Amino acid sequence: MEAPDCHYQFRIALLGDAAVGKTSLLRRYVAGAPGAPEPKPEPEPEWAPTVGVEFYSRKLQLPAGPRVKLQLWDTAGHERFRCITRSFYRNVVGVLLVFDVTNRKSFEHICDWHQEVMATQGPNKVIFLLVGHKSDLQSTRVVSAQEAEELAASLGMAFMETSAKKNCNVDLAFNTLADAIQQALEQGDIKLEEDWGGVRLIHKAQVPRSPHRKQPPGPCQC
Ligand SMILES: Nc1nc2c(ncn2[C@@H]2O[C@H](COP(=O)(O)OP(=O)(O)OP(=O)(O)O)[C@@H](O)[C@H]2O)c(=O)[nH]1
Repeated sequence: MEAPDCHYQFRIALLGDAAVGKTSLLRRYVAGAPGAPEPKPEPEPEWAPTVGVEFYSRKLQLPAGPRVKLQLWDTAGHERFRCITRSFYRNVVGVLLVFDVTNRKSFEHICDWHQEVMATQGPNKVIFLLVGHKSDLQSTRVVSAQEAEELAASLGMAFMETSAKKNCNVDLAFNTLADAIQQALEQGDIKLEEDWGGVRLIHKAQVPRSPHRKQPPGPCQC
């Protein structure tokens, strides 16, 4: 659906191992949009793995000025869907690389996920954010914020911890990534291309600009 009140559309994908919480994070973010229906209290949901790729969207007013539509792609973490999900990487401008702070393997696989995207990347830059999810599970945590921060720094991206369960840092994670994409666009590191769906110009009116903001802190702020 077009969004004539938005200046740009940014395509963002969530990648990471199966069951790290990508769908839950995304649904929490979309449910938190202004005007979205109040979520009903629900019993703990059964885990239903994503099949292939599912699509969501949310509009966002960036502090830097423009209003953007985020087209959000929730990808299946399971290996058997990899040939489907891989075909989507080339057309994204932003990626949330998600691991579960209670699952070391999911953290160790982050470099593989990053490599997957880099291997299929076109001429345009992709902006990444490393996300340590399920930060509510402090007693069973096996990955520290410090080692995740070190990994993020070595891969040239920011790091943040989130919890869909406690609604902690969920908006902040998506908004930080969208902000970073906007900055890269403004600085010319990302360019609009006819044959690339990562960023689309929707509304040609003058796009507002404003000074840049500081990088957010990594650990959970809740
Ligand atoms: N404690 C806790 N559990 C969570 C959180 N987010 C998700 N979960 C649980 O983790 C399990 C997997 O969540 P999903 O969102 O389906 O995971 P996914 O990464 O989308 O899985 P795939 O679709 O298979 O790739 C479910 O049982 C969720 O209830 C969280 O913030 N805290």
